Amino acid sequence: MYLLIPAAGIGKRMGSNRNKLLLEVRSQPIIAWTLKAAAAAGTIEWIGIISQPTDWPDFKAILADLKLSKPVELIIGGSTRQESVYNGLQALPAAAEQVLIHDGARCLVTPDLLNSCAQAIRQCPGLIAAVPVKDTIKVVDENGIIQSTPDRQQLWAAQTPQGFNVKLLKQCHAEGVRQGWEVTDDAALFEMCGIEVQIVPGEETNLKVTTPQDLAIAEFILSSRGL
Ligand SMILES: Nc1ccn([C@@H]2O[C@H](COP(=O)(O)OP(=O)(O)OP(=O)(O)O)[C@@H](O)[C@H]2O)c(=O)n1
Ligand SMILES: C[C@](O)(CO)[C@H](O)COP(=O)(O)O
Repeated sequence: MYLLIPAAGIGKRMGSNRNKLLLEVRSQPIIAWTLKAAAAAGTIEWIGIISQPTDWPDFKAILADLKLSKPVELIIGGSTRQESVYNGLQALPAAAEQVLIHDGARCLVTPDLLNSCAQAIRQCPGLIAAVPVKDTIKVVDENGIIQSTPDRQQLWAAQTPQGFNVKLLKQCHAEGVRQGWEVTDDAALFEMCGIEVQIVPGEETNLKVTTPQDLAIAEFILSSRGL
């Protein structure tokens, strides 16, 4: 299975003056934890790290330390996650029929979840890891007034990995460019193109490290795993 890791962000919500994936938890860069999980997932045979060239010296040093046994390519990221994934798709090996896309910021992903998504994507055109929502969710207007309360039974929090048929995802991304669609995950492009996306059970610990508070949570979870 081919894995694309979007890692080209700037971490605005982290308040960091550098790519948040270079920040350390449990004495290792966030991206290193993500890469270690990918390395330990037996189904992953190739890794593409979508990243800003300004970060490449740091990423190359991390890769040198990790000594991964799988091929790793650095791919130039874009100004949005959507653009970064678009670039990543163009750089996939020609042999890639399916792809997993996993946020570099989701450094607590387990190899088991990567493997289960890699196996499941062989049975469907698109899938995402997701967990049921625990809070009651409100739809709120621009004045902060609640407009509706969706049925919680139908609400899931999307995570990554997200998996796709490569040919279809390339078509959906191209349509997104043509239509000017702006999405925050790749599954949305499938949905907008009318292609079914399957939910795969995610993990409550599969946190996207986004704000400074998330660093402490990631530290705790890694520590609880004895890492
Ligand atoms: N232009 C971008 C923006 C984001 N990402 C990646 O997409 C993942 C999810 O994005 P997010 O958590 O929002 O990261 P940032 O965009 O860096 O955070 P912020 O929105 O706070 O700036 C991250 O691994 C990030 O590196 C990317 O590859 N290219
Ligand atoms: C892809 C994602 O992780 C699914 O929850 C999320 O949409 C990424 O959003 P971000 O704003 O790019 O972090």
